[in-house]
Amino acid sequence: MELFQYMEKYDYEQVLFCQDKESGLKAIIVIHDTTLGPALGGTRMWMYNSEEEALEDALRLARGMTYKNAAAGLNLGGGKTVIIGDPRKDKNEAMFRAFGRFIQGLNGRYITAEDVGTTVADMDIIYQETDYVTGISPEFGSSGNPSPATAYGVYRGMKAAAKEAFGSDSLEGKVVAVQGVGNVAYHLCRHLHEEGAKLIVTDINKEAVARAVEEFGAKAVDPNDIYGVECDIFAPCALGGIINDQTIPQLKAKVIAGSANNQLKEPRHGDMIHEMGIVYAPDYVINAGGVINVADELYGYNRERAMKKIEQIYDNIEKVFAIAKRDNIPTYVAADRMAEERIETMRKARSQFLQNGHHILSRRRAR
Ligand SMILES: NC(=O)C1=CN([C@@H]2O[C@H](COP(=O)(O)OP(=O)(O)OC[C@H]3O[C@@H](n4cnc5c(N)ncnc54)[C@H](O)[C@@H]3O)[C@@H](O)[C@H]2O)C=CC1
Ligand SMILES: CC(C)CC(=O)C(=O)O
Repeated sequence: MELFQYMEKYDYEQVLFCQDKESGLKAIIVIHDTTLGPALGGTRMWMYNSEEEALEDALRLARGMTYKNAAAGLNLGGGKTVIIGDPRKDKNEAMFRAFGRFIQGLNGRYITAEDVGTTVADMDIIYQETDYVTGISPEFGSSGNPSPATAYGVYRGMKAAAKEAFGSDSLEGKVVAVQGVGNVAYHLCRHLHEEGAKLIVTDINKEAVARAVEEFGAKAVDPNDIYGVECDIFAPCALGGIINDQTIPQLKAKVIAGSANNQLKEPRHGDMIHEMGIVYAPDYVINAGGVINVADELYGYNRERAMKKIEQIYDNIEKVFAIAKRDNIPTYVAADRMAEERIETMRKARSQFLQNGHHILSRRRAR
């Protein structure tokens, strides 16, 4: 990949490669856009096959956070980190302390949180080195694990998508096929089960599947079979790129609504499902519950306030469908339009010079 060429194409601000030999830290922090505020996005730890693959993931995820935060109405820009390594074997305290110091060095341009492979305990270690971390333990007055909040937002967004596809937002009796029953999807399944939906689940982790079968009466299928099962709604809740040339022809669902980031392998796959009449709830709009929850920590965490904003994911998804209809475009394009419009409006609103206390002039006056 020609990195600068790619950065220019999608207008990335900064890419930081972080290395600490003692702890084994190899991290890539990407700050995509800070027009709306500091970049907030989680840290993913994953066993990438190559550094190129890790960089590509970090770049895509960071840009997704710019759109997610903008569409959710947050005054935050987009960024993300990937740490290269096996989260089950390669973690140590020194690694997250070293990582925290790199974040501190960015002086507030980037704020982190959990993502796949990192936990509240990891965030608590980072917190020992920097304030620029969220999703830390409730003991520190913070919001803790963002997954239940993400799940609730996905549940709300799924109801809005069901209303669009079936004329009613009730999920009672609807068959929902859930790919990956990890942190987010476990809580999503609980909401769906409580409303009377029927669940079909899969995961590469057998224990996760067994828990969903036992607690929610879910039917289990093999990971490769989830795309083609007879269902009303497909909920991708594992990793990205799963809406692609191989999986689209298998789909029987009328709705796609799940938590995974970057569900479309390429934009053209969004066009393909649109042409098939599938109602797609764009990933970064429906899965914003977690970031809305952790972002509330920046004001002094208030769960009630955060949940109120997460409820609105229902309205945000409806807004996307309305733009898609108005402009006769697929929903993924409508979501981008909604986010880009907000960023551009705010860029203009914030264009006048404002003395901010860190400016050279304020220091001169203080002398
Ligand atoms: N945790 C959060 O608050 C948020 C998560 N997301 C996204 O939602 C997705 C899930 O996140 P978490 O639940 O936190 O992660 P997780 O790691 O707890 O769960 C993912 C599950 O997917 C399973 N899985 C992986 N590959 C699979 C495959 N090929 N087939 C079937 N199952 C597979 C894993 O075994 C795991 O149980 C990720 O894409 C993440 O980026 C997005 C926004 C917030
Ligand atoms: C997990 C969230 C707190 C932030 C994030 O990285 C995301 O929404 O993907």
